[in-house]
Amino acid sequence: MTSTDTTPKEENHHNQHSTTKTTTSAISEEEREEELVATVGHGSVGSQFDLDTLRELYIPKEISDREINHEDGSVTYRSNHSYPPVRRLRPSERKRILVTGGAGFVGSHLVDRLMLMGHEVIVLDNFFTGAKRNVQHWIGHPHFELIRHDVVDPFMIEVSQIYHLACPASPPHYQYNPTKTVKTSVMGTINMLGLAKRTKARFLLTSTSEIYGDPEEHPQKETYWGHVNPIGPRACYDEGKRIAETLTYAYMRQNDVDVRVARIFKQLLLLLSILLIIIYFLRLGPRMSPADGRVVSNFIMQALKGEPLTLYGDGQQTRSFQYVHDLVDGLILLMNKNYMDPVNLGNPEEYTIKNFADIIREQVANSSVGPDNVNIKILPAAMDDPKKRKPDISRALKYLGWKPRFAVRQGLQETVDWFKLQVEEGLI
Ligand SMILES: O=C(O)[C@H]1O[C@H](OP(=O)(O)OP(=O)(O)OC[C@H]2O[C@@H](n3ccc(=O)[nH]c3=O)[C@H](O)[C@@H]2O)[C@H](O)[C@@H](O)[C@@H]1O
Repeated sequence: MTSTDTTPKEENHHNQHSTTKTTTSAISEEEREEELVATVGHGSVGSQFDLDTLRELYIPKEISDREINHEDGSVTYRSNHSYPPVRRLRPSERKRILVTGGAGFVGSHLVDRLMLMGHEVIVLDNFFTGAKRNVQHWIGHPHFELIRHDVVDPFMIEVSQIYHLACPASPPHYQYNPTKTVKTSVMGTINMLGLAKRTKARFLLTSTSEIYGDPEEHPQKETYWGHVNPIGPRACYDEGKRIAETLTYAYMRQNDVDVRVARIFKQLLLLLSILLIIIYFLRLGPRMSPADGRVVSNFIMQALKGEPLTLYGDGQQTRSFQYVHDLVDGLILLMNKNYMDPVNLGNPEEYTIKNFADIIREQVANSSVGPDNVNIKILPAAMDDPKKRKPDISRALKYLGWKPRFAVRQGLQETVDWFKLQVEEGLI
């Protein structure tokens, strides 16, 4: 279980020059001895599985659907003749579930779980930051549909649950076309809430820790109203998600829509958003995009390539990282429990970005593919960069019975393993 100490895990060494060396002092013995998590999910909502079952979907023991020819640089894709086994649910138990942004990093892990649970899943994605590869193992399955669609345009379907994830979430992606980001949050959320209203579907909005802005309260509770610069470069996303929350509760009050709101802190793990990555309060995990631009994917890709890690500012800003499987557990619990106020989903284990860089350097150095040592390059701090972020998760614990199970190190190790696989296959 991850610790919930109140102080950031500062590095012990004092070298603050533009290049520093990894030392083992950043990692405590306690962290080294943390037990590895082997199962995910919660029996109360039927989402429990062995981690190995999920891993097989993103770090398969044997790659059977494609063959790389390293001599001529070609790749041969083969069609799958069988699909991962899914639970058999009675028709009365099986739900039709819409996941917008279901080909993205978080969305595709959510789709994996809902499919394994035996539900019917319809994914809407415009593939701006998502990728077909993230869900390719389900294409053709009788319970699965993948639709290229931008949520800015209306969409009609009969479903009983809507997980609304669609929106670019990394600063380079959401700042690339800020007006489109605002439209996605506003029009996309109106369209999906309208659908929920017409079909009486339960609607879950994935909001973000970013609605707290550069917080003056620490850690952040759901009752905190935030500290956002409404005209800064991050406003298109922060204010977009704030209005998405406003719309969600307006539809609840005015139209009786049954709503849920998750405020997600970074995730880690794997996604094939081709190659995208994520974080814990920041999400971490397989299938993060290598081009995601956020700290997890940047640092891992840089370390694997032997390039210096780009540290913005003095590295003393903090973030909290959750593994994507913990996040998916929380989303499914929230959807299926009877709690309508916003809920933070994040890992309260807080790291300075400098300390996080050191952990990644060590994990890549131990991974046998990366170089033994990489340097750190200090760049100017990003504008409006929040100085601290750490979720107060007492509400999630009290109303959902949820808290993160994965230590950051295990999530990061899986993420590094996934990136290695992509590098070995020549995909990034
Ligand atoms: O993943 C998340 O939960 C959040 O990540 C981002 O917010 P932010 O925390 O600023 O994401 P990063 O770009 O990953 O930055 C984290 C910290 O690392 C630093 N950083 C980032 C990238 C890099 O190469 N070097 C570096 O030092 C940034 O300056 C910042 O202090 C997004 O804006 C949110 O949508 C999202 O919810």
